[in-house]
Amino acid sequence: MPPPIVGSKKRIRQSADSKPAVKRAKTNNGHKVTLDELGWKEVPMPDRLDDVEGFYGLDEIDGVDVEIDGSGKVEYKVSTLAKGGNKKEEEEVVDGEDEWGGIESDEDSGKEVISKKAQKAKKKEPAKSGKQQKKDKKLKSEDNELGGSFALLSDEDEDGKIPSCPHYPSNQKELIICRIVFLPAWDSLNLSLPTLRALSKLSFNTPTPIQSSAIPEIGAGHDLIGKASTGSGKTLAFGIPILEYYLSRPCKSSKTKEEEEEKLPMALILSPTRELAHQLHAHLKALTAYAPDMSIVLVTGGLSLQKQLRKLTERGGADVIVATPGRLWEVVSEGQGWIAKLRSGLKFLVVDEADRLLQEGHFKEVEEVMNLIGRRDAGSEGESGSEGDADEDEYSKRNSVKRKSQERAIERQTLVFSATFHKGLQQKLAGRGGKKGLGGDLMGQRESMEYLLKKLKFKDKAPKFIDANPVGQLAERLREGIIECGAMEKDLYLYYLLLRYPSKTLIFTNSITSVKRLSPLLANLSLPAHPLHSKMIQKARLRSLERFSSPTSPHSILIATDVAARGLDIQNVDLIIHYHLPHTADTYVHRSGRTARGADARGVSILLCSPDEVIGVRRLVAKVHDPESLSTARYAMRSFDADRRLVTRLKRRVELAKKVADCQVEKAKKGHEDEWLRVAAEDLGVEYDSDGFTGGGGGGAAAGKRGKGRKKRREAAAAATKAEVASWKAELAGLLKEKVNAGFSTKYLTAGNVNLAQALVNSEGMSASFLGLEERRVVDEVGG
Ligand SMILES: Nc1ncnc2c1ncn2[C@@H]1O[C@H](COP(=O)(O)OP(=O)(O)OP(=O)(O)O)[C@@H](O)[C@H]1O
Repeated sequence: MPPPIVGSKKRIRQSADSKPAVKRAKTNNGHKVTLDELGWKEVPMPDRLDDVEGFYGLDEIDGVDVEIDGSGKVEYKVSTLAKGGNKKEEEEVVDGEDEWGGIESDEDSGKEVISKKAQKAKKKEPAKSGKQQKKDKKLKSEDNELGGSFALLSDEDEDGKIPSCPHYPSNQKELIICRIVFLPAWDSLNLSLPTLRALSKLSFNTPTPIQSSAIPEIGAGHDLIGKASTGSGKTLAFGIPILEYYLSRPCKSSKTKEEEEEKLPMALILSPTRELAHQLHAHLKALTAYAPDMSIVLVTGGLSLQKQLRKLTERGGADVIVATPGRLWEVVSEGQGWIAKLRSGLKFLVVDEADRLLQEGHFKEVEEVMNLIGRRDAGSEGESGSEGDADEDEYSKRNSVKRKSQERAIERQTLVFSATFHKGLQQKLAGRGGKKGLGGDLMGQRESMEYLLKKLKFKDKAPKFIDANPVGQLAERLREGIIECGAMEKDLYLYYLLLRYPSKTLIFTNSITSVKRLSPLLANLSLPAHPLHSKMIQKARLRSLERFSSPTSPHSILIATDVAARGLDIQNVDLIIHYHLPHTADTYVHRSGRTARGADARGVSILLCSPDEVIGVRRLVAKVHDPESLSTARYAMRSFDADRRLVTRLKRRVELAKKVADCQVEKAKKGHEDEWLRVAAEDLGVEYDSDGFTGGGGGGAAAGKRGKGRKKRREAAAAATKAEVASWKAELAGLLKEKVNAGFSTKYLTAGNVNLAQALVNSEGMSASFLGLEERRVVDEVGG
């Protein structure tokens, strides 16, 4: 007879909340006993466990502490009353202590204590063998590594050995405990142990809505289009089914040598930017921490191609490839049978940030990659072009993959995810171009489906469409504001915001030129900002991101083009500043989505709006915020009235910093600028070479004037003498040493944090000048 399963169906509570329960249990004058001496009670079985192999019952016990000392020795401590059933403890449970107390560090004794509710597991046999008792004692705490949830779990299999197979196939006991005790919210998704362990380690106790909806559909083999707001966990919505599929395959140890040679990539994940690809890679690595044999390889530009090719073949080959389309194209162009491998092996093709990947410059590369890998439908050989065939033949000869893979006849699922689906996309791909500015609407469900069905080679006639946030794409706890200012005042207002509301801030501009200009400007104002744009070398890009993301720099600033708008998941970003009005509504959504990510996170997005951007801003408000939903008082974009007295006091600082920065930039350019701008404009698509964005159809003349102004400034900067620059620097240094009185007796701009979200909600003072309308009216006028 198989050994019985032990566990409990009670809900758990995180250890942070559990101190009182643990403390009380410890003061119960408990005494140490063996497991069999405890007063176990049988628990009626839920129906859902009927079909679990080897499982036939649960017992539970209250009023027991488990203590584990440093050497892993386990002791059970029980109050006298708890032995054989404990009425008093049960009453306490009813009074609100009905959840597990988790593991607490017992500071006095140096031991870990699992509270009474944690230890409810026991074998059903009346007496245990010595071996079994020994095994029970081996239950060890993984508190340090796994955040406390897996105290009852061990790495041993039923024979007390560490399983050689990373999939832990025989460890049903742990699996059941994981599912119903530690991560009950994930239970219905039927996940395997390594996945659950990773989720616990990440403290992801509950699936997000897109995860709950998408995982079963993907697991059932469907193609899927998933739309959910920024920061809502889309990566794991496809990452978990990929891991589950991997785990469902036979263990490596059971494969023959010949089969191991054949390892083919089972999933290809396409990302529009290198940074996002790096992040996806890291995210999936964390998810697959308990499937250590799973090889996930990053294939992005900016890093050594040879090194990446080597990684693709290390450890018997890649299981998952996370790639940007351009570098993937380079890889498949290298020969070495990659076309055949992808074509034969891929079970999943994931298109992350789909609307961006299928947009503009990217689509050609994606389309080429898709044509190459073709589609292998069940039972067929898939499509083949002449190039691919030649490649496949060569590869097949070497590894006899073709024959085997045909036998396997893998049916590939296509999974498409984004927070937005953009209407202008269709026009662009049809070769008609799109309007500049906010010409691109966000697509509805039907349009998105029609479009994607045309462009992607889905397996299913009707892929599943899941829209986890049908009302909006923006995170629920995002607060949005607009500051109206003159085009030439943007630097001033930017400085005001950064100084007044010190926080982790991401500034978006529409041009590389602006990133290059604003970085020294802010540095001169003692606010060093890390730059990020697509013309930086990859290492510098990653370094900027790393420094900005560092938890030890809570007020760090990143100044970036839209290369950082998509997908980047940086913890604790508080504030997004749109220095320029974004070109499209979906870019606004994605930029703003770099804050307020995750379940409880909050964040603020502020758009600096110059008079020539007003039309564009009005369009944006109408597109991003459904007028219907605004009538239900949902917070939308609000005119934010900066304290203009303070702004005025900061003016001289910004003037000086600008002059010095202009000289620095001019010096750095050394006459190469024209060529550089031409190349950048050609290469970058959205990253225009314009210092000021002309948004929404207005501003042509204004932009022209600014162009002249800029030219003058540059000429003046080029002509500035060393002595002049030195005197500006000295004056600025003096001003920066002074505190700026905020107009209240105790508040100084250089001191501490002010709650920007609250300031936005309370925004008062001077009314909006040229936007000239309350938020409701803006929407009524444009969208109504
Ligand atoms: N179930 C979960 N519980 C708690 N946090 C989660 C969960 N799933 C994912 N997260 C975290 O939420 C954050 C956002 O996840 P992710 O990057 O996948 O969002 P996204 O929907 O892809 O966002 P975007 O549209 O901006 O790319 C990440 O830090 C991730 O680790």
